[in-house]
Amino acid sequence: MINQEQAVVELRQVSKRFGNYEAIKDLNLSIRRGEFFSVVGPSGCGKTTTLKMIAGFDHATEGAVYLSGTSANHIPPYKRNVNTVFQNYALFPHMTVYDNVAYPLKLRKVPKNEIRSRVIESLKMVSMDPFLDRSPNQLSGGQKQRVALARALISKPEVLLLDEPLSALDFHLRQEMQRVLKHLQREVDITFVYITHDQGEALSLSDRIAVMKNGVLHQVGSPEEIYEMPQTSFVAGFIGKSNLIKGRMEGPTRFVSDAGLQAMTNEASNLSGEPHVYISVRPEKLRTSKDDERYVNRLSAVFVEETYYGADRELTFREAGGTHILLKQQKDDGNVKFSEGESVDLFFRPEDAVIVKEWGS
Ligand SMILES: Nc1ncnc2c1ncn2[C@@H]1O[C@H](COP(=O)(O)OP(=O)(O)OP(=O)(O)O)[C@@H](O)[C@H]1O
Repeated sequence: MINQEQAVVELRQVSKRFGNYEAIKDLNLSIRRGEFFSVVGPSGCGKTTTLKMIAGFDHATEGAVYLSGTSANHIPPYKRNVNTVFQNYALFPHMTVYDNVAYPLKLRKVPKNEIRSRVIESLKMVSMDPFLDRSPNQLSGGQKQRVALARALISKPEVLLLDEPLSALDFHLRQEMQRVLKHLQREVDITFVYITHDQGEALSLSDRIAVMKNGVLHQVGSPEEIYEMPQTSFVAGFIGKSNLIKGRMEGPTRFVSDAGLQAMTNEASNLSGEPHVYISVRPEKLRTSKDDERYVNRLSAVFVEETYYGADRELTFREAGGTHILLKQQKDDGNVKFSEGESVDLFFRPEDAVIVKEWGS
């Protein structure tokens, strides 16, 4: 259960420099108890560095990390109530599954009987109890990751940090493990901080997502908020696909693109004074004819090509400014065929034109 009030992990004005290089810039994050929180962004954006500072393997150059309200800057990793699951499993190869999972409890000198029942309980949670006596090299990648999860959870940490735990797995196994993780997180009610560069994974697993680029936090929000209301052009382009049209605001809801497209946006924007903004329109929000009278925005474009994806198809157009515009249609959505070079009017509603800052494009 997510506790809205209490931050279990908090980063306050955290910066991290490696020599002259600033890997994290003035990062503020507040992660609630019990939530599945993902940090997503392209390679090198600072995801692992953030995780290491929470775990205590690395330290902030400026600012502080708080765990359950207490500054953790001087608390060593082994004294933090935080465990980490890595991409490469990190199981002990010479120990059985049972001994691997029992290891953290043996270190703490927990009585033998209790160890046995807790190991079985942990392995059951990840459906690995039939594999007690196997050694790690007799397990598949997905099975190893399940054992690693059982081992990380057995000492009941407050926070489980997961650093791209599924990235070594193939597509189908990855999907299966996503279901396991989501289910497990609800069952154990432990805060998960999940790092991934896969935006689809972050959208499907998380209660909230932080999107980062070049050490800068661009947005934090629920998957719906991040997808439906991206705040920067980078977020709009990185989370799902988006048509970004550059221009300026000429009033709170009146956008004019550099190529002269005029569009109504229905949100009261605080960017009306900005000389440069984008509107972001998702490909599935565009129509080749007006569905109803709300489709007041018209974008004239030229058809380029169609790409078939099975359940849906993607049509590419080019607008007057030369920007490629993607339009996504469900397979049976009255699919009209266009010929290359044909002029087509595309329509969208004001509420589907989200004003975003140019920042980080
Ligand atoms: N020990 C270090 N010394 C110098 N630079 C470092 C060090 N660790 C990380 N960096 C740099 O800091 C930046 C952020 O690295 P980090 O590993 O946090 O990125 P990431 O988002 O986790 O990337 P990836 O998805 O590729 O793992 C990168 O530019 C990286 O080269």
